[in-house]
Amino acid sequence: MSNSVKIEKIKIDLKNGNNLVDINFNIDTSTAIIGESGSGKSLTLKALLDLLPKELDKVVNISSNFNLKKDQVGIIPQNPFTSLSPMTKIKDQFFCKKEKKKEILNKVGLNSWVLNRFPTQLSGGQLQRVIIAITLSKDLKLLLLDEPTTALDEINKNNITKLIKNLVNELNILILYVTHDIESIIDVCENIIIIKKGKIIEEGKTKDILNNPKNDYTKILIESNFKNRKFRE
Ligand SMILES: Nc1ncnc2c1ncn2[C@@H]1O[C@H](COP(=O)(O)OP(=O)(O)OP(=O)(O)O)[C@@H](O)[C@H]1O
Repeated sequence: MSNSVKIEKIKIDLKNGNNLVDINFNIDTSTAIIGESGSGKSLTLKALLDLLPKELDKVVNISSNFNLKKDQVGIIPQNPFTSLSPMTKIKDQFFCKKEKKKEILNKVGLNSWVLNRFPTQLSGGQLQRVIIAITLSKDLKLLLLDEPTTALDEINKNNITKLIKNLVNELNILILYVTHDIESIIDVCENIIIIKKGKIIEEGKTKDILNNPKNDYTKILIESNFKNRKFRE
Protein backbone atom coordinates (compact mmCIF):
# COMPACT_ATOMS: atom_id res chain seq x y z
CA MET A 1 0.00 0.00 0.00
CA SER A 2 1.38 3.44 -0.82
CA ASN A 3 2.02 6.06 1.84
CA SER A 4 -0.85 8.25 2.90
CA VAL A 5 -1.41 10.94 5.52
CA LYS A 6 -4.88 11.49 6.89
CA ILE A 7 -5.67 14.95 8.27
CA GLU A 8 -8.67 13.80 10.27
CA LYS A 9 -9.28 17.20 11.79
CA ILE A 10 -7.66 20.61 11.93
CA LYS A 11 -9.88 22.99 13.85
CA ILE A 12 -8.47 26.35 14.92
CA ASP A 13 -10.47 28.92 16.85
CA LEU A 14 -9.84 32.28 18.42
CA LYS A 15 -10.28 32.36 22.21
CA ASN A 16 -13.58 34.19 21.66
CA GLY A 17 -14.87 31.13 19.78
CA ASN A 18 -14.62 32.51 16.24
CA ASN A 19 -13.51 29.79 13.88
CA LEU A 20 -10.45 30.32 11.64
CA VAL A 21 -9.96 26.84 10.16
CA ASP A 22 -12.07 23.67 10.20
CA ILE A 23 -10.97 21.12 7.61
CA ASN A 24 -10.13 17.48 6.98
CA PHE A 25 -8.48 15.87 3.96
CA ASN A 26 -6.03 13.16 2.87
CA ILE A 27 -2.65 13.43 1.21
CA ASP A 28 -2.28 10.31 -0.95
CA THR A 29 0.08 11.62 -3.62
CA SER A 30 0.20 15.37 -4.19
CA THR A 31 -2.43 17.82 -2.99
CA ALA A 32 -2.76 21.56 -3.52
CA ILE A 33 -4.69 23.81 -1.18
CA ILE A 34 -5.83 26.91 -3.03
CA GLY A 35 -7.27 29.90 -1.25
CA GLU A 36 -7.19 33.67 -1.18
CA SER A 37 -5.22 35.67 1.35
CA GLY A 38 -6.56 34.99 4.85
CA SER A 39 -8.30 31.74 3.91
CA GLY A 40 -6.27 29.66 6.40
CA LYS A 41 -3.44 28.22 4.29
CA SER A 42 -0.59 29.19 6.63
CA LEU A 43 -2.50 28.13 9.74
CA THR A 44 -3.09 24.72 8.14
CA LEU A 45 0.62 24.30 7.47
CA LYS A 46 1.50 25.53 10.96
CA ALA A 47 -0.90 22.94 12.38
CA LEU A 48 0.91 20.20 10.44
CA LEU A 49 4.27 21.44 11.69
CA ASP A 50 3.05 21.83 15.27
CA LEU A 51 3.88 25.54 15.14
CA LEU A 52 0.50 27.11 15.91
CA PRO A 53 0.65 30.13 18.20
CA LYS A 54 -0.35 29.52 21.80
CA GLU A 55 -3.13 32.13 21.77
CA LEU A 56 -5.27 30.00 19.44
CA ASP A 57 -7.49 27.05 20.45
CA LYS A 58 -6.77 23.99 18.33
CA VAL A 59 -7.71 20.40 17.67
CA VAL A 60 -5.16 18.74 15.38
CA ASN A 61 -5.74 15.08 14.60
CA ILE A 62 -3.40 13.56 12.01
CA SER A 63 -2.64 9.92 11.26
CA SER A 64 -0.61 8.06 8.64
CA ASN A 65 -0.39 4.50 7.37
CA PHE A 66 3.42 4.58 7.81
CA ASN A 67 5.88 5.76 10.42
CA LEU A 68 6.20 9.51 9.78
CA LYS A 69 8.88 11.10 11.94
CA LYS A 70 9.00 14.84 12.53
CA ASP A 71 12.34 15.27 10.72
CA GLN A 72 10.89 13.57 7.61
CA VAL A 73 8.60 16.54 7.02
CA GLY A 74 10.21 19.32 4.99
CA ILE A 75 8.96 22.82 4.20
CA ILE A 76 9.76 25.18 1.36
CA PRO A 77 8.77 28.56 2.76
CA GLN A 78 7.25 31.64 1.21
CA ASN A 79 10.13 33.98 1.86
CA PRO A 80 13.61 32.70 0.99
CA PHE A 81 15.18 35.91 2.34
CA THR A 82 14.36 35.13 5.96
CA SER A 83 14.57 31.35 5.93
CA LEU A 84 18.28 30.76 6.33
CA SER A 85 20.63 31.75 9.10
CA PRO A 86 22.22 34.98 7.74
CA MET A 87 25.57 34.61 9.52
CA THR A 88 26.22 31.00 8.49
CA LYS A 89 27.75 29.95 5.17
CA ILE A 90 25.44 27.94 2.91
CA LYS A 91 27.65 24.84 3.22
CA ASP A 92 27.05 24.73 6.98
CA GLN A 93 23.25 24.85 6.60
CA PHE A 94 22.98 21.48 4.81
CA PHE A 95 22.21 18.18 6.54
CA CYS A 96 24.44 15.94 4.40
CA LYS A 97 28.00 15.21 3.25
CA LYS A 98 29.93 17.39 0.80
CA GLU A 99 29.48 15.14 -2.25
CA LYS A 100 25.72 14.96 -1.73
CA LYS A 101 25.56 18.76 -1.32
CA LYS A 102 27.13 19.18 -4.78
CA GLU A 103 24.88 16.56 -6.32
CA ILE A 104 21.71 18.18 -4.95
CA LEU A 105 22.87 21.67 -5.92
CA ASN A 106 23.27 20.42 -9.50
CA LYS A 107 19.73 19.11 -9.40
CA VAL A 108 18.41 22.58 -8.58
CA GLY A 109 20.58 24.24 -11.24
CA LEU A 110 23.34 25.62 -9.02
CA ASN A 111 27.04 24.85 -8.68
CA SER A 112 29.26 24.33 -5.67
CA TRP A 113 30.38 28.00 -5.65
CA VAL A 114 27.32 28.86 -3.55
CA LEU A 115 28.57 26.67 -0.69
CA ASN A 116 31.10 29.28 0.44
CA ARG A 117 28.66 32.18 0.26
CA PHE A 118 26.52 33.69 2.98
CA PRO A 119 22.75 33.94 2.26
CA THR A 120 22.94 37.73 1.84
CA GLN A 121 25.32 37.24 -1.10
CA LEU A 122 22.69 35.40 -3.17
CA SER A 123 19.66 36.57 -5.15
CA GLY A 124 16.08 35.59 -4.24
CA GLY A 125 15.91 32.96 -6.99
CA GLN A 126 19.29 31.50 -6.00
CA LEU A 127 18.29 31.47 -2.33
CA GLN A 128 15.04 29.63 -3.06
CA ARG A 129 17.04 27.02 -5.06
CA VAL A 130 19.43 26.64 -2.10
CA ILE A 131 16.50 26.18 0.29
CA ILE A 132 14.95 23.56 -1.98
CA ALA A 133 18.34 21.78 -2.13
CA ILE A 134 18.77 21.89 1.67
CA THR A 135 15.23 20.56 2.19
CA LEU A 136 15.79 17.74 -0.30
CA SER A 137 19.07 16.79 1.39
CA LYS A 138 17.00 15.30 4.22
CA ASP A 139 15.31 11.91 4.05
CA LEU A 140 11.84 13.31 3.39
CA LYS A 141 8.50 11.52 3.38
CA LEU A 142 6.26 14.61 3.25
CA LEU A 143 7.11 17.91 1.55
CA LEU A 144 5.11 21.03 2.37
CA LEU A 145 5.31 24.04 0.06
CA ASP A 146 4.07 27.41 1.31
CA GLU A 147 3.61 29.74 -1.69
CA PRO A 148 7.24 29.09 -2.72
CA THR A 149 7.21 31.59 -5.59
CA THR A 150 5.26 34.50 -4.09
CA ALA A 151 8.30 36.51 -3.00
CA LEU A 152 10.09 36.14 -6.34
CA ASP A 153 10.10 38.28 -9.47
CA GLU A 154 8.35 37.00 -12.60
CA ILE A 155 11.39 35.34 -14.23
CA ASN A 156 12.48 33.56 -11.04
CA LYS A 157 8.89 32.62 -10.36
CA ASN A 158 8.61 30.81 -13.68
CA ASN A 159 11.99 29.12 -13.26
CA ILE A 160 11.27 27.92 -9.72
CA THR A 161 7.81 26.71 -10.77
CA LYS A 162 9.43 24.64 -13.54
CA LEU A 163 12.08 23.33 -11.15
CA ILE A 164 9.47 22.28 -8.58
CA LYS A 165 7.43 20.54 -11.30
CA ASN A 166 10.46 18.52 -12.43
CA LEU A 167 11.60 17.65 -8.90
CA VAL A 168 8.16 16.65 -7.67
CA ASN A 169 7.62 14.39 -10.67
CA GLU A 170 10.99 12.77 -9.97
CA LEU A 171 10.56 12.42 -6.18
CA ASN A 172 8.44 9.72 -4.71
CA ILE A 173 7.15 11.57 -1.63
CA LEU A 174 3.87 13.04 -0.44
CA ILE A 175 3.32 16.68 -1.36
CA LEU A 176 1.11 19.38 0.13
CA TYR A 177 1.38 22.65 -1.78
CA VAL A 178 -0.51 25.71 -0.52
CA THR A 179 -0.87 28.76 -2.73
CA HIS A 180 -3.29 31.28 -4.19
CA ASP A 181 -1.70 30.71 -7.62
CA ILE A 182 -3.51 27.86 -9.39
CA GLU A 183 -1.19 27.96 -12.37
CA SER A 184 1.84 26.98 -10.29
CA ILE A 185 0.31 23.68 -9.19
CA ILE A 186 -0.95 22.44 -12.59
CA ASP A 187 1.26 19.43 -13.52
CA VAL A 188 2.52 19.31 -9.91
CA CYS A 189 -0.51 18.28 -7.84
CA GLU A 190 -2.86 15.47 -8.70
CA ASN A 191 -5.54 16.68 -6.28
CA ILE A 192 -6.80 20.11 -5.39
CA ILE A 193 -8.70 21.53 -2.44
CA ILE A 194 -10.31 24.97 -2.64
CA ILE A 195 -10.67 26.69 0.73
CA LYS A 196 -12.47 29.83 1.79
CA LYS A 197 -12.55 31.27 5.32
CA GLY A 198 -10.97 28.08 6.67
CA LYS A 199 -13.49 25.68 5.14
CA ILE A 200 -13.31 23.37 2.12
CA ILE A 201 -15.47 24.66 -0.74
CA GLU A 202 -14.63 22.06 -3.36
CA GLU A 203 -12.11 19.23 -3.81
CA GLY A 204 -11.16 16.60 -6.37
CA LYS A 205 -8.70 15.75 -9.13
CA THR A 206 -6.93 18.91 -10.35
CA LYS A 207 -7.85 18.25 -13.99
CA ASP A 208 -11.53 17.70 -13.15
CA ILE A 209 -11.86 20.80 -10.99
CA LEU A 210 -10.07 23.05 -13.48
CA ASN A 211 -12.07 21.74 -16.44
CA ASN A 212 -15.38 21.56 -14.68
CA PRO A 213 -15.59 23.58 -11.45
CA LYS A 214 -18.91 23.08 -9.70
CA ASN A 215 -18.78 25.89 -7.16
CA ASP A 216 -19.18 29.56 -8.13
CA TYR A 217 -16.32 30.60 -5.82
CA THR A 218 -14.01 28.05 -7.54
CA LYS A 219 -15.06 29.41 -10.94
CA ILE A 220 -14.18 32.96 -9.89
CA LEU A 221 -10.81 31.87 -8.46
CA ILE A 222 -9.89 30.01 -11.65
CA GLU A 223 -11.02 32.88 -13.87
CA SER A 224 -9.12 35.51 -11.89
CA ASN A 225 -5.93 33.41 -11.88
CA PHE A 226 -5.88 33.08 -15.64
CA LYS A 227 -7.05 36.64 -16.24
CA ASN A 228 -4.06 37.84 -14.21
CA ARG A 229 -1.72 35.76 -16.31
CA LYS A 230 -3.02 37.18 -19.58
CA PHE A 231 -2.80 40.65 -18.10
CA ARG A 232 0.86 40.16 -17.25
CA GLU A 233 1.85 38.77 -20.68
N1 LIG B 1 -2.20 34.30 15.69
C1 LIG B 1 -3.37 34.68 15.17
N2 LIG B 1 -4.29 35.33 15.92
C2 LIG B 1 -5.48 35.71 15.41
N3 LIG B 1 -5.84 35.50 14.14
C3 LIG B 1 -4.97 34.88 13.33
C4 LIG B 1 -3.69 34.44 13.80
N4 LIG B 1 -3.03 33.87 12.76
C5 LIG B 1 -3.87 33.95 11.69
N5 LIG B 1 -5.03 34.55 12.03
C6 LIG B 1 -6.18 34.80 11.13
O1 LIG B 1 -6.58 33.55 10.56
C7 LIG B 1 -6.97 33.72 9.20
C8 LIG B 1 -6.17 32.78 8.32
O2 LIG B 1 -4.82 33.20 8.32
P1 LIG B 1 -3.68 32.49 7.44
O3 LIG B 1 -2.39 33.17 7.77
O4 LIG B 1 -3.72 31.02 7.62
O5 LIG B 1 -4.14 32.87 5.95
P2 LIG B 1 -3.45 32.54 4.55
O6 LIG B 1 -4.47 31.84 3.72
O7 LIG B 1 -2.16 31.83 4.76
O8 LIG B 1 -3.18 33.98 3.96
P3 LIG B 1 -1.92 34.57 3.12
O9 LIG B 1 -2.07 34.00 1.72
O10 LIG B 1 -2.15 36.04 3.16
O11 LIG B 1 -0.66 34.13 3.80
C9 LIG B 1 -6.78 35.19 8.88
O12 LIG B 1 -8.04 35.82 9.01
C10 LIG B 1 -5.82 35.67 9.94
O13 LIG B 1 -6.04 37.03 10.24
